[in-house]
Amino acid sequence: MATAGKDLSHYDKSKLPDASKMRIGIVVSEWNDDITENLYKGALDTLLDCGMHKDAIYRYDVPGSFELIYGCRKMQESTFSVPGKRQKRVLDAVIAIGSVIRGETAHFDFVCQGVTSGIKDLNLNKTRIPVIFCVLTDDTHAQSVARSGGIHGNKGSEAAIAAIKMAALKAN
Ligand SMILES: Nc1c(NC[C@H](O)[C@H](O)[C@H](O)CO)[nH]c(=O)[nH]c1=O
Ligand SMILES: CC(=O)[C@@H](O)COP(=O)(O)O
Repeated sequence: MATAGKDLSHYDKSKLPDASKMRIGIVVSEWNDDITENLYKGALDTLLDCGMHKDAIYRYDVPGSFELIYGCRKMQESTFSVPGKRQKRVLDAVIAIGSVIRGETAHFDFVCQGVTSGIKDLNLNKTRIPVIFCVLTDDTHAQSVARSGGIHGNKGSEAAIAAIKMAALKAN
């Protein structure tokens, strides 16, 4: 099923792992920030709705989607303070948020391929911290709007659910 016909924002909290003690990082690209800020809001609202503590959700900003690779690796390799705990701890999952929209040249293809490959590699490194791919790769701005809180829901919410599930898998 393509995105069309699927609500990216739909989830059933009763079927999710307990997220109340999870720590999740979100790296947000500044390119197309009208889209990426909506994706971030969707992810943040969903994580909070699923019981996460707001102080256990951490954010980095990067210039563009290609820099998501570096920003997510920095998240994987960093420790963060945790509510109610004295020692800092690593994250349970990272979400990479970006919006790539096709222009006149082949640059779209190289950015999309590069960030996809880079994030794939981050899921294979020694940190063993999952990185969720929340990067829209659209032909038009209208497609991006539809997937960041529009008629197809919010991919940020979908990514938050994936992060919770993968964080639980990491803990097993
Ligand atoms: N055209 C888009 C870009 N391009 C910028 C690259 O991501 C990168 O920041 C630059 O090449 C410097 O390394 N980035 C997006 O996220 N979205 C685009 O549509
Ligand atoms: C995804 C891109 O890099 C693209 O938006 C840049 O536009 P252009 O190909 O017209 O330079």
